Amino acid sequence: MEDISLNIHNLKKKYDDKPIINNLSITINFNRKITLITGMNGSGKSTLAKIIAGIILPDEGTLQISNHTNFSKWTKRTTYYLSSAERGMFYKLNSRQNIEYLTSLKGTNKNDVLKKLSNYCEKLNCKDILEMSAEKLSTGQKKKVFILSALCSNCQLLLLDEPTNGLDDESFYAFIEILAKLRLEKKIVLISHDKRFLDMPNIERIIFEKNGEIYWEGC
Ligand SMILES: Nc1ncnc2c1ncn2[C@@H]1O[C@H](COP(=O)(O)OP(=O)(O)OP(=O)(O)O)[C@@H](O)[C@H]1O
Repeated sequence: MEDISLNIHNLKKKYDDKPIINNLSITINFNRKITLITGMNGSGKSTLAKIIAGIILPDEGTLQISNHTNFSKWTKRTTYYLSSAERGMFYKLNSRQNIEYLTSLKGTNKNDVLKKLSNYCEKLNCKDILEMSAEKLSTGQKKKVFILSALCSNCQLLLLDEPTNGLDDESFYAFIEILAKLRLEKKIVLISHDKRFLDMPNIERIIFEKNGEIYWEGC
């Protein structure tokens, strides 16, 4: 695994003249740990994740990944952003076809996806949803389709925004076990209010307060 760090320097973002991220500077040295971003509602966590993923642009500031000169090119190719408000699914296709489509957007080879898919489905106890048409899925089952797409993609950096909303307890702990292994292969940033993540070993925590200011870091 490539040893990289993410350097964010003097980042600023406003919406309608309201500062959301205010001069944020932080370095995330993944070091095979999972980065957990927690904090108040509206403090700017998803905004930061979208900036890292290249979905929105900051007003000011820079983002750099060590050894890569062109951050936006790097992030478009290697970052998978699982949005908390994920809705983009083709309801006439089944779950497997949706997963194949979503991972193809990141250039992941279909055979590589299928190899990983059955293993992750077994762990998340959801083999039965693969051939189900997406319009018949429950909320938690839909969430699993998005989680599976992130897990099966070939992306190096996974930005998982509230990935466990809607998961039952058993699936939550199965997901934690998957992440605990996956952190050795990929860089993982979790954005979550779920306090159960704090019991995970190998977690670095970043807490946001209002206006995107960090008041505590490390765990
Ligand atoms: N497209 C937008 N236009 C205007 N304001 C926005 C937009 N997106 C987010 N905001 C505002 O920016 C602030 C930060 O939103 P963001 O979604 O980053 O917060 P968050 O920390 O992820 O919150 P939560 O914990 O509730 O998910 C909020 O006040 C929100 O209303």
